[in-house]
Amino acid sequence: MSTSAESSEGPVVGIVMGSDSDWPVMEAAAQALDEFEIPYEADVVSAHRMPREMIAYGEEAADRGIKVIIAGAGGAAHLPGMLASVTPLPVIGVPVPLKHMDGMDSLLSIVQMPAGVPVATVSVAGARNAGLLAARILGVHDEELRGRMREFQQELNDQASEKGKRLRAKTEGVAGFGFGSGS
Ligand SMILES: Nc1c(C(=O)O)ncn1[C@@H]1O[C@H](COP(=O)(O)O)[C@@H](O)[C@H]1O
Repeated sequence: MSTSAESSEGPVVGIVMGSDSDWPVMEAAAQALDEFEIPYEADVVSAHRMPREMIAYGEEAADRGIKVIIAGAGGAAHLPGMLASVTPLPVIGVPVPLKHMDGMDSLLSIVQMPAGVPVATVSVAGARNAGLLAARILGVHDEELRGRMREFQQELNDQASEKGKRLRAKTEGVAGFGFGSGS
């Protein structure tokens, strides 16, 4: 398993996926965690192709110090739900779009969990949000991390305000609310 190079602490987030072909989507979760300096591990764990290893991963993750699992899969995406069934940890599911489908298949496979086995599901290919949600979950018990999340939210706000300014400049004469015009 690979671990974030930036931290000497053990991984606290497990990023797993059904295949290495999911990585181009899933690496956005890793990038978000890097931005918050959260150590993670990343690997392929397929419910369909490696059922025993998948169960072992899910059963052992909490005892190894993992606090949140991000699981991405495409098509018949059973991995996030099966992991959620064997771990007490929060599982965030990422639907991965495949070449011949738009990802609705994996979205529905992941989101339609039976009562009692929750998977927090992000949008199709929404791996960045999965990483950010993991950061928020970890921030519940980490004031410093919560502070960094607030800064991140302020940056988002600044960027959105800039977008408003740019749009108002382009549409001169059209009425706007003027959010962000004071800064
Ligand atoms: N959905 C699953 C599971 C699973 O849920 O256990 N294992 C692999 N897969 C998905 O199969 C797709 C094609 O995989 P390959 O590219 O290896 O053929 C990937 O998107 C993977 O997540």
